[in-house]
Amino acid sequence: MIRVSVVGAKGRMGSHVVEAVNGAEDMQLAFALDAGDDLSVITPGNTDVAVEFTVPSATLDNVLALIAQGVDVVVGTTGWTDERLDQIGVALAGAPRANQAVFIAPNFAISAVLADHFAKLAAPYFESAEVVELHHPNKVDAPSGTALHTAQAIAQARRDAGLAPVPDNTQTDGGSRGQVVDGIHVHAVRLRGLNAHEEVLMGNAGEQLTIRADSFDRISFMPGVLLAVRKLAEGGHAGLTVGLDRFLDL
Ligand SMILES: NC(=O)C1=CN([C@@H]2O[C@H](COP(=O)(O)OP(=O)(O)OC[C@H]3O[C@@H](n4cnc5c(N)ncnc54)[C@H](O)[C@@H]3O)[C@@H](O)[C@H]2O)C=CC1
Ligand SMILES: O=C(O)C1=N[C@H](C(=O)O)C[C@H](O)C1
Repeated sequence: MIRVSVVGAKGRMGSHVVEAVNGAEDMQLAFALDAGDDLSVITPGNTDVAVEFTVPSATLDNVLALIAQGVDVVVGTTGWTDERLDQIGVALAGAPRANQAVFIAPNFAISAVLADHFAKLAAPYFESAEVVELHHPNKVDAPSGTALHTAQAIAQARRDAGLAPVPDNTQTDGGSRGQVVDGIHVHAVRLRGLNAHEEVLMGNAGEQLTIRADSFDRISFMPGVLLAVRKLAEGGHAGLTVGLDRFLDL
């Protein structure tokens, strides 16, 4: 049995993870902790993998604490910059257990992971590209971690292909053109009734490609979370891994 502890267990995602772990035949819930609880109870003696779904302002400290306690971590929380990822790399290099692993995924839904992959494939063939993410209004961060990841991937694919910057003759902008991430405009919509959605728009003269992923329910993230837990528990993924595509045969 894989012993799993959940951090952020009372949240929208964490509570689904607790349910998914309890429903998995090869897993057993160790601790279900939330804000104010003492994370130091989570140790390799009781936990094989900790799953962290909290808030962007707390996740770095939580993951660093879990690494220092010798525990492997699957992270779904957003807010990861290159600098923060570097801190995880440094902490893992000095971790107490050999081959310790941290896995971070901007999105665990297969639809979103494939949308991101298709966007990377398509990016070199289009002059224009923009990303629109649409979420429930309780979300605290904008743009979404997934949209940031997608925009960065598109930008990298365009650079690799030697494309010029996206065409844009905007002369005045009060903010309507969105956040520019690595040269790619990213727009965030917050609307009651939505859950998690992303649209990648790409255009050439006379044509458009739209790639869209919709997570209508948080259960869509659970197979990806359980896959990541199993991958870390089986070993062979020491260090920091980012993105569920790394565990899929894409
Ligand atoms: N990677 C993915 O596939 C997905 C990622 N997310 C991300 O996961 C994160 C959580 O999202 P939700 O569950 O919707 O948020 P939420 O606000 O419903 O839940 C967060 C939980 O973390 C707890 N918390 C806050 N600070 C804490 C701390 N220091 N230690 C332990 N627990 C703490 C809160 O009390 C709350 O129960 C967000 O960053 C969101 O963007 C959400 C959906 C899918
Ligand atoms: O807060 C959410 O809900 C989600 N957060 C993640 C993100 O910011 O990309 C993943 C998904 O979009 C749902």
